[in-house]
Amino acid sequence: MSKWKLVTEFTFDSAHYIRDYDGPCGRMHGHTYTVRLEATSSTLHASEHCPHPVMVADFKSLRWAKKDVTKGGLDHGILNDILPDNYETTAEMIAQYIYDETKKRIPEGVQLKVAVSETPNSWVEYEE
Ligand SMILES: Nc1nc2c(c(=O)[nH]1)N=C([C@H](O)[C@H](O)COP(=O)(O)OP(=O)(O)OP(=O)(O)O)CN2
Ligand SMILES: [Zn+2]
Repeated sequence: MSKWKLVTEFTFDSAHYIRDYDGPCGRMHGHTYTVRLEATSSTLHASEHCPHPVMVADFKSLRWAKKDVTKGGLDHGILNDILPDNYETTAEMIAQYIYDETKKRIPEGVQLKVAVSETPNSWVEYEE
């Protein structure tokens, strides 16, 4: 079956510490996080901004996390304060949080994969 894969990448700058981490990562510090999202679908959909079924998902719905924290994103925030208690601020759980929140914003049936990097050397990928 033919399908489309959307790929979009963005960065956001935020502070965090890893709770009970015995080392520097347990102290408040910051990263420029890089996020890469892949959304795959064999059908196209309308969006909040476009009434015609011409998109896998609107890029705007995929890129919400790059917005300023005061506008509902993760930029220039303190992740420990933003993420609900069931998510820690490891790259693994930030990726899971972005996945869970993005799923709520895109059409049902679109397959999603989220990759998050804190530093140029290390990445994590999350998908279901
Ligand atoms: N599996 C994970 N391990 C670590 C995470 C994580 O999210 N998942 N996070 C951290 C810290 O947040 C930390 O900021 C990363 O620091 P560090 O590994 O020191 O990153 P560097 O690129 O600076 O590593 P160097 O080896 O010092 O160059 C830690 N672990
Ligand atoms: Zn860190």
